[in-house]
Amino acid sequence: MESRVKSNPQLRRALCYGNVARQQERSPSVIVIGGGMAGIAAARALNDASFQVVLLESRDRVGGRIHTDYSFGFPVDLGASWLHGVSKENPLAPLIGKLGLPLYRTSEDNSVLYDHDLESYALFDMDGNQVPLELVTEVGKIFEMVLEETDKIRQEFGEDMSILRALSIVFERKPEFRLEGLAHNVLQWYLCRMEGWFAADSDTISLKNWDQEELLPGGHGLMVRGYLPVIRTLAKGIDIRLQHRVTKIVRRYNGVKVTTENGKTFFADATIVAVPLGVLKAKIIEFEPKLPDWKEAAIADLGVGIENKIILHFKNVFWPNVEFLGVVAETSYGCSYFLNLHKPAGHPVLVYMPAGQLAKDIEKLSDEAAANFAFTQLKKILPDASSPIQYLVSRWGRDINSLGSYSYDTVGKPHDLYERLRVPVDNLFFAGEATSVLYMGSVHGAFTTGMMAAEDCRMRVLERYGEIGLLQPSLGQEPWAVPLQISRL
Ligand SMILES: Cc1cc2nc3c(=O)[nH]c(=O)nc-3n(C[C@H](O)[C@H](O)[C@H](O)COP(=O)(O)OP(=O)(O)OC[C@H]3O[C@@H](n4cnc5c(N)ncnc54)[C@H](O)[C@@H]3O)c2cc1C
Repeated sequence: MESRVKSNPQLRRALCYGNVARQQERSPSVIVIGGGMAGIAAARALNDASFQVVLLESRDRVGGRIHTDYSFGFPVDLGASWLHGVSKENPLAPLIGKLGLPLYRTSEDNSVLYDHDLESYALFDMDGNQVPLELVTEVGKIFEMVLEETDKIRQEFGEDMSILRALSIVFERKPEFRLEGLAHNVLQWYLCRMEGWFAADSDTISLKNWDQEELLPGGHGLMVRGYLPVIRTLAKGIDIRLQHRVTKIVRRYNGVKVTTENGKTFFADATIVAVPLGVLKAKIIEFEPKLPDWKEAAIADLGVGIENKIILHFKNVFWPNVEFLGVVAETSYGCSYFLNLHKPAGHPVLVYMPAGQLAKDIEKLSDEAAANFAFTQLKKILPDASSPIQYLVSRWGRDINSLGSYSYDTVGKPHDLYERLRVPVDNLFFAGEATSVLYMGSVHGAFTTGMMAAEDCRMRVLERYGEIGLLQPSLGQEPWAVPLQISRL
């Protein structure tokens, strides 16, 4: 069918830009671009609503920034691994619950470290001496107070500035918060973890917009058996074409034509673009006609950060039985964080997670050198550590399928970029973590945008078919509520 359409311009016109009578004979169709959580959620919803769905995915696997690897003989996540918000408010909770996937809670609500609290950890200085727990707690409180002070700076200054600049103003004004020696290094470690949350350095994060994200209640839970089962379940029965990198999207008022790198062409009533922000920024996909200026500006202005995982598999466990280990240093760049997978999952694995500039620098190394780098950090605190028997290294920044880990607000840019990224352009709908106004940078955020884009798409296409209300109930029905959408650009 595909090639017949390609070789027959008349048929192609009829299908793509064709007459209404013909359209009414066939069922509504959509091409979903990108098989991460957002794209899979959208495809699932529209498939269930009797749309003809084709999902085009550039990689040879689905999941995108959800990437559970099984090469160690057990699951480890190279991308997302936490469910942020372990509560019924999380739109993924019903599915994860039904699948019986266990979670390991690493923190309750409102922790200064976001996904960890200070219950089970060990921080060390560069000489391998453990930092007293009382000092860590005390500095944590100071860090929280310093962040509260930055809020006053935000109110006071008209112009935006970086988090780092705001911190330095706070330290100028409140010398009592200035710390020396080990306490200073612990504060840098807190900053390092905050930078990890945004996958970006504090000198690039916007003071005005850094806290736009809404944290769901219930704290943070690790997906002990990996995230992939969630993707696999949602993807069941969907027509997914792997190794189909989209390079061009042509849109007309009543149809879209999508071209892939391998020379194939697909036609449908609408398309949902669920590729990462980094891919849109790199203009790997050509849009015809070009996207409106407000959309292009939003793509250019929203930041995309880098966080990576270097996963070290050891023969035996030789480290303390805590949830995470850390190395404090004079700068946040020099600090380290290791997630201990032995505690939640029973595997002799430590996950080193650099972010921002450090992650970028490590991406320049070979896998072996990157694993060595992580191991060297570990040796600083555990000099007798035995070498890993296997390792895995992620490269979310350089991978052409992601070109970044997740989005964040950079200094001096408008606050409504996520919304602008989300708003459809004719029969082009957008989904993905960077289009989530409330839950950016997260798996549940990506899922929600997929559901929203599917509902927008369904309404628009059925409106043209004159069939609203005749097919399925609204995609927004429980458990995935879709809020009203209103925008002003
Ligand atoms: C290291 C790391 C840790 C993280 N930790 C967490 C966490 O613990 N909890 C959490 O909630 N979130 C976490 N996140 C964020 C979370 O993974 C993402 O927000 C979410 O998975 C993004 O889903 P998405 O569908 O928007 O994008 P993606 O998952 O990136 O999906 C986009 C898809 O588009 C495909 N694609 C790209 N270009 C093309 C093209 N030209 N044509 C066709 N297909 C294309 C890609 O291959 C990909 O499959 C983490 C991310 C990283 C990188």
